[in-house]
Amino acid sequence: MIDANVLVEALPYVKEYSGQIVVVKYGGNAMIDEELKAAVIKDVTLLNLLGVHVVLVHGGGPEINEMLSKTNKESKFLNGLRVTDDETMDIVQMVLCGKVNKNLVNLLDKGIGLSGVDGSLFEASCLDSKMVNVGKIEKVNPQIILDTFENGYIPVVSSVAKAIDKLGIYNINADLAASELAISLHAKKLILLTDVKGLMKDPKDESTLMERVKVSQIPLLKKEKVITGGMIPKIECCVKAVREGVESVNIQDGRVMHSLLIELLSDEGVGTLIE
Ligand SMILES: Nc1ncnc2c1ncn2[C@@H]1O[C@H](COP(=O)(O)OP(=O)(O)O)[C@@H](O)[C@H]1O
Ligand SMILES: CC(=O)N[C@@H](CCC(=O)OP(=O)(O)O)C(=O)O
Repeated sequence: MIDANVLVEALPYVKEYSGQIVVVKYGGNAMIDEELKAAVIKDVTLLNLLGVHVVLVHGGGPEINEMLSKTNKESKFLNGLRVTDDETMDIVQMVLCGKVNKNLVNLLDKGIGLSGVDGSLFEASCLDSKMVNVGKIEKVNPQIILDTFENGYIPVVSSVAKAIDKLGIYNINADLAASELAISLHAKKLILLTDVKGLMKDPKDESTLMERVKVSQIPLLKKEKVITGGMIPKIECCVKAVREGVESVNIQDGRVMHSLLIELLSDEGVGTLIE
């Protein structure tokens, strides 16, 4: 029997989010389980039907690692970002813009796949001379996303960018791409779906989840090495999004069934709210 209270509880949230933009970053590690992936797709479809403009920015780190190992190449990371030589860049582009993007689009009825290169969505320059094919987003041209909303589509975006300081394409961390997109679209909310409960004081102990974290607390958490690895770019992009006007930024567990609906349409908060 359906609990009607769930629907009644959702009503004010539907009113709040209908017509608003929500950017969801769907991390590669949270994408591995097919049943969970199907639940995320259902959530996005339902939100779209309720009039919420959802953009799905996907990762694909584990799939890139897998393809690199098939070609006997090692995966190397510096501060959570992939060291991307020319051969790795080819694989990043093939995996992100090809396999991962199209597999997600295929699961949606009204999905449209875009890479950061399409419509010059992301323009980037080199992040660092030691990180040759890793880009820093200099400009976002969000018109292509607004056009897809206009036509009722759900944009599914892969995190590569058009190079503006050379010929070619840059590899962009998907958290950073999602955050820049949320800022440029004046999104109401940015949600980062990952494979942990949220930001934890001790990453090995879920009971140490920090439900709310202020931007001013972050430097100390970094200094104390509470934040490491893939969490570094994730937190950096949250801080930037909060500072640049995204109303609400959340890191939450993509392994929990329907965590998007719970966060957006219920009184229950999940994960870590960065404020
Ligand atoms: N303080 C922390 N709290 C939670 N996770 C952390 C923390 N510090 C580092 N991490 C690591 O960050 C990872 C999430 O980043 P990442 O693997 O890049 O995820 P995604 O693929 O979703 O972008 C977690 O799996 C965890 O190993
Ligand atoms: C520069 C950089 O690190 N790019 C990432 C892009 C994919 C990504 O961010 O995927 P996840 O969200 O699954 O980690 C990479 O090559 O792995």
